[in-house]
Amino acid sequence: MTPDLPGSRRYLYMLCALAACTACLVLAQAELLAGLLTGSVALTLPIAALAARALLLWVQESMSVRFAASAKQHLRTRVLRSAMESPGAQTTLVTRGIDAVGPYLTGYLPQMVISATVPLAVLVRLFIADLTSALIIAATLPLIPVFAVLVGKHTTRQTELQWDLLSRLGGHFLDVVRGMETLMLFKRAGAQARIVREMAVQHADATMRTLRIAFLSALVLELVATLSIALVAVPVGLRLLNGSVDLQTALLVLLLAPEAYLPLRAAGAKFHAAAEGVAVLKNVLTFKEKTPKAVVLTRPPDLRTATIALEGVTVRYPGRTEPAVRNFWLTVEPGERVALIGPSGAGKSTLLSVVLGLTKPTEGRVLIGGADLREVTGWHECLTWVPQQPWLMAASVAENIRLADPQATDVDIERAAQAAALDVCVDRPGRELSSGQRQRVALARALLRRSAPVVLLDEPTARLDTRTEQAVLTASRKLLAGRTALVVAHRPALLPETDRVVRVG
Ligand SMILES: Nc1ncnc2c1ncn2[C@@H]1O[C@H](COP(=O)(O)OP(=O)(O)OP(=O)(O)O)[C@@H](O)[C@H]1O
Repeated sequence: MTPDLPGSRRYLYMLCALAACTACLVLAQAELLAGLLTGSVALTLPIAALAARALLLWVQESMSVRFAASAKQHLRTRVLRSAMESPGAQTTLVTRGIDAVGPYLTGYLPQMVISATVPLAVLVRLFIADLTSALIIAATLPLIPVFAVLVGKHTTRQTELQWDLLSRLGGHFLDVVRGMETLMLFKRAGAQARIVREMAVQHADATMRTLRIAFLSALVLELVATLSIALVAVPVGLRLLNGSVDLQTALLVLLLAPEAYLPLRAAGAKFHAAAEGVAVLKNVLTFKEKTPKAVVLTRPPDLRTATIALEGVTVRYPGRTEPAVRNFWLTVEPGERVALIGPSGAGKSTLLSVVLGLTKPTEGRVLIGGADLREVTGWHECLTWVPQQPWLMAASVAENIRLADPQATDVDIERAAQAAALDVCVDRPGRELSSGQRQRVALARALLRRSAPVVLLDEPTARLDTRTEQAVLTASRKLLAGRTALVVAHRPALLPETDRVVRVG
């Protein structure tokens, strides 16, 4: 199973060619060793055959390692581009999961190709040399794959369970770490630690079960192979004693018989190391890669004359049955300031995020002067945005404001901070600010971007006392003047600054 991995076809052809060479060398080595022991061949030839086998093995291993590295890179990209609901499970899959594919591609797969070639070549040679031994091997050889398949089916189920447990553990652990502060606040951290411990124990149990099966199966395969070789060796020895077979043939049979069983035994052993990789590959195969459509990107039109239109926009967040926004229509004329109002959770912030291009509508589209937003490049240069929960980097307030305009001077920054009613020293670390102050940092950033013709404001007067609200209103008025704007407003204070009120939800 090499699911449309780049270069997989070539890799398989190369493996087949190498397996054919290995089969020839196995036969040659046995013939030459038998010849050496009967005194008809010089020592150098068997040594040359052994060296050639070692060289083939080296070529195959280095080729496998190279292929596995590029395949893992491809799989990682595929997983990262797919839409997985749990980031924790995605992280486990991208790291530990994809690494487990290595033993499958470098060990099990090449061994399977050798198992399909070498035993066949050995059997054909033995049919020519000694029919009785060939018949015994032909009768006992299928026992190894039969036992391997029986045990393998059980292993596959166990490994899939083990993998499922590991990825659930990874996802849950990440969620717990993210919510640690809240969990500690509600004194639920201990309970979560217990759950994580229980999941880890379940995973450890599943791993031990898989290992137990691996050891048992290795024992069964060894036993079958050893008994089968004994079934060939004992009659050959007796026939050699009574003279019905010559020494050269007897030695050839004794040297070739283990070679017939060895590849299948090795494949059985490698199957267990590769089982986790197979489970991961099956998992990755179910992913739908979000392949971007090839689109011709256009620059945004002149927003002094272009409208912004939301046409039948519906947004469904992953894992949610109810849409956050359903079939929303709105046209914002150039220079128009529209207020979005509605109950909490109606989807106002989601709509701003759709206009920003950060959230893709599940249905419907956003048109900028008639051009689909998905085909517009450089849209963010036309925007200035005050989000509900602004992100501040670990730097001073001044540096955080400067993000909006890297060329801004210290005076510009001071002015923007004052205009946004930000009454803190701009040298203070941004991380120390309250949520109301953070929002005013975002407002200061927006004020600094004087050239952006479109403004998106999300609750700029939330979390403020009356005096600061008045100062922020003045700043917002400055910001909105002469620009197209979408303003999310819970409180009526900002409504007089807008031209039209649209109810959401
Ligand atoms: N990232 C997300 N994943 C899943 N659901 C989300 C996500 N963001 C928002 N939602 C859900 O979408 C719905 C709309 O949320 P949104 O924040 O857009 O509403 P809102 O009108 O801005 O609310 P508020 O006035 O309280 O800020 C809510 O039910 C919310 O739980």
